[in-house]
Amino acid sequence: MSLDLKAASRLMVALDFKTAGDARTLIQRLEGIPCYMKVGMQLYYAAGPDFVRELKDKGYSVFLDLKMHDIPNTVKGGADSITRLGVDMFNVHAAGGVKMMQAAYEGAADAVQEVSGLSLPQIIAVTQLTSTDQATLNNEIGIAGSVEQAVLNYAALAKQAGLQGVVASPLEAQAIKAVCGAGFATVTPGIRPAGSEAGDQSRTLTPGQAIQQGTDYIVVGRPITAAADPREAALHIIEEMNEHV
Ligand SMILES: O=C(O)c1cc(=O)[nH]c(=O)n1[C@@H]1O[C@H](COP(=O)(O)O)[C@@H](O)[C@H]1O
Repeated sequence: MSLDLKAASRLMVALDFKTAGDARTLIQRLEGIPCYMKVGMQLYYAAGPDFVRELKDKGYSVFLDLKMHDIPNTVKGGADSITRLGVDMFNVHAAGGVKMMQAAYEGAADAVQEVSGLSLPQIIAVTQLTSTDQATLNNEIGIAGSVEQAVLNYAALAKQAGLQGVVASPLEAQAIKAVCGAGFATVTPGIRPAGSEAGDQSRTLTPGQAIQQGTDYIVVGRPITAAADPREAALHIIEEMNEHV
């Protein structure tokens, strides 16, 4: 197994666990791998801000994935509180609209102004969830047109609001860069190494394919967290990414 970790900083491991203890066990297994850590709803609602601070104290870059979607004033307050935790990235739903996304930026900026030593986190917008397929988009959610077009519409709104990037599937990464610019970040879940189960994900690519599509970060949960040997699974993914960076 190669220990070349050059692509590791572009791997975000989704810590979707019930308890801080379970997450710590995984983190121990990944010791020495300089990946990003993503804290989502399950772990945050269970372990809260203390666990986020613990990850920062351990030196990890942290993506707090709480997908805020509310009226602008509420999102502004949420963004202020999230920014005070010192996270490196957080997200909101693009479907909340431009004013809501601008409010997220304002909340983060307020926190940075009030607390010395804080830096502005990257704020990104969720476009169409990677579990959504074409039929669900058109027939259930009621948005006409292709999934890619819906993703690009949301990405354009996020850019207009001044956000730094979007969450989308790696299948749309190239088109997002073409529309919003190379510097507009793409964070892509829906990653499935060859032979692994898609589960509830609909729009998927392998880690290598995703990097080839020009994505900035890949988000990987179960292919690592549910693997018999999570460390080996993570190193395999990084090795596959390395071939294309
Ligand atoms: O915002 C996200 O991170 C996200 C957006 C999206 O469209 N799809 C998506 O899967 N995610 C998150 O990415 C992770 C994917 O996990 P796995 O499907 O287990 O690899 C989960 O933590 C999801 O909450």
